[in-house]
Amino acid sequence: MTFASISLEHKQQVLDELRVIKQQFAAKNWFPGTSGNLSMRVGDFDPEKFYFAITASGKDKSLSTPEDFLFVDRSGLVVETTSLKPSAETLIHCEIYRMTGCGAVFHVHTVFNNVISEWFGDQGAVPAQGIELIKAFNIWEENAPVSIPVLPNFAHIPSIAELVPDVLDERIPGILLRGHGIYAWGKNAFEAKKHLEAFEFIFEYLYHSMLLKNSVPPVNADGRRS
Ligand SMILES: CSCCC(=O)C(=O)COP(=O)(O)O
Ligand SMILES: [Zn+2]
Repeated sequence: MTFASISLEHKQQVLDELRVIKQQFAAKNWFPGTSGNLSMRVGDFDPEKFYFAITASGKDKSLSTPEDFLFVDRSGLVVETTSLKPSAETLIHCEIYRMTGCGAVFHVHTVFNNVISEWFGDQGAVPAQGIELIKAFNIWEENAPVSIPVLPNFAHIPSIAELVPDVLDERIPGILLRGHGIYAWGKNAFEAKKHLEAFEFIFEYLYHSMLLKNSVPPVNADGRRS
């Protein structure tokens, strides 16, 4: 499969889907200060040869313009004639596609994912258990414990990308970058969005529950708080 052999109609459908998701995430304020990037694969997956659409680097992602996305190959090289630059973090997307064969990868910076990644950064993973949204990862076992990997946030993106295979857990469709943000993926855009929303719910839950634990005295045997 070459990039040219993928139908224009399919490419346009992917761009339309990405555009809607970008607007939905922008409405949640998930792209502060031009942060974040979104991508979706076009055509079939072959670890040696695949293509995806990705957000252009440094744009205000709350706006919708004709210059928001471009297409790259498995190495992050641009495969169309354009003056746009792909996301500075394209190589992380490439590695996630290569390792998982997924169909979409979404990355956002939020206060909750940043605080939680920092809090658990030294441990290398965020533990979570007893939160219903864990089922969004298709984990249905009762009270299942999960562990969301946290990678260091090197300025040199290839150094982050090369660590991705070491921390991938096939049950957990996401990786945090410490003090930076989350990457979540899925077999298609619907699933990647579902996973991203579940991660963000979990981070917000953990943030509030840790604060509450430290600020409210525990309940005594007589049911009162001392
Ligand atoms: C302004 S945030 C720093 C870059 C970043 O982390 C990000 O997600 C956005 O980079 P891009 O090149 O995709 O615009
Ligand atoms: Zn980022």
